[in-house]
Amino acid sequence: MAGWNENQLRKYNIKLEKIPTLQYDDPKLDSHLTNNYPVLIKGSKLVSRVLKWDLDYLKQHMSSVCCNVIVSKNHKFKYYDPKKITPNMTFKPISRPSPMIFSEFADKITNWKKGDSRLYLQQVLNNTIGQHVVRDFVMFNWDWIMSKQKICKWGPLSSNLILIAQEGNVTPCHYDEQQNMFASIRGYKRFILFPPSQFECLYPHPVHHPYDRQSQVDFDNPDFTKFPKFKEACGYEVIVGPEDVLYIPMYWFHHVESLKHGGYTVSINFWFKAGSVEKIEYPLLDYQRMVIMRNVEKMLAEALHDPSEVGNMLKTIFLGRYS
Ligand SMILES: C[C@@H](CC(=O)O)C(=O)C(=O)O
Ligand SMILES: [Zn+2]
Repeated sequence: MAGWNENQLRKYNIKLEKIPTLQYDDPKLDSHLTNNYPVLIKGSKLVSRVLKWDLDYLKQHMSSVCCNVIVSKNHKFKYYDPKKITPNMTFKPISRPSPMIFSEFADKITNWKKGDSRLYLQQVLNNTIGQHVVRDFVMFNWDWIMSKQKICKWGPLSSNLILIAQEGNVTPCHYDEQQNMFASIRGYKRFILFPPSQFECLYPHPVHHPYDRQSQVDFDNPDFTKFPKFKEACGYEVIVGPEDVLYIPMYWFHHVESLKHGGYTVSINFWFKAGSVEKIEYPLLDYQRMVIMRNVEKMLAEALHDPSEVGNMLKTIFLGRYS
């Protein structure tokens, strides 16, 4: 009996396929990872030694630690890069950072009432979070995950984020430029992933926009006039439960929700830098085409010294010549 049911999932009108599930020692696993294909991995015991990381335990061992908490007026926590907000830009995000000490965060979500702002703790695991949590951190199954890092020739581990979400919280559709092994400790999260080849259906914001890497499409109320190809998007769905590990390949779009009525969720991600590509092979891989498009946008914004001119120049290049 799974610890969740279908009516805990938010309703979207998106075609959905399933993501394969494999045991951590299945010989087929490595080919999924090395081919940048998502897979749900069971039995790795990657974070089994920290299943005790619930609010009470963490309150006990990091109550006065100041954590990065995001506050949102609705259920969506759309990430933005504050460094990309320019003075003459009117940018009014729905969610914003509101650092607070852990005990305050724990109390707020414990006493949360409908209508209150929602909270999402997203804290980089480093040695500022107290020696207990650091001591637990060393008990992750590092041998296993480092063996995968080696087989896949990923770059170094760049960071672990501890994520504590209220039930129903959503991280809207976006992509990251790093490989991600995402581990669940408590509760259930639903992922909807889209391959880089569906870039045209998901309309990410321009690279120089604060919402860089985030899809412009509001899954709760898609604007099919502005984003007509979203109708063709086909997602890959998976529910990640305690001790599961989901491999999210870099440049794959993902929408993530903590199941409704499922209580708060605790997760840890393992972000690895992309490995160096020895030799570019043709035809290009879909994620490599995204990297090229990002570089074109960056180069044009740089050369024109005005990101708002990038669209016009691309239109001039394209219309009547490549169309
Ligand atoms: C923050 C996380 C999504 C979530 O768990 O809400 C994510 O996007 C990632 O690990 O790349
Ligand atoms: Zn992400």
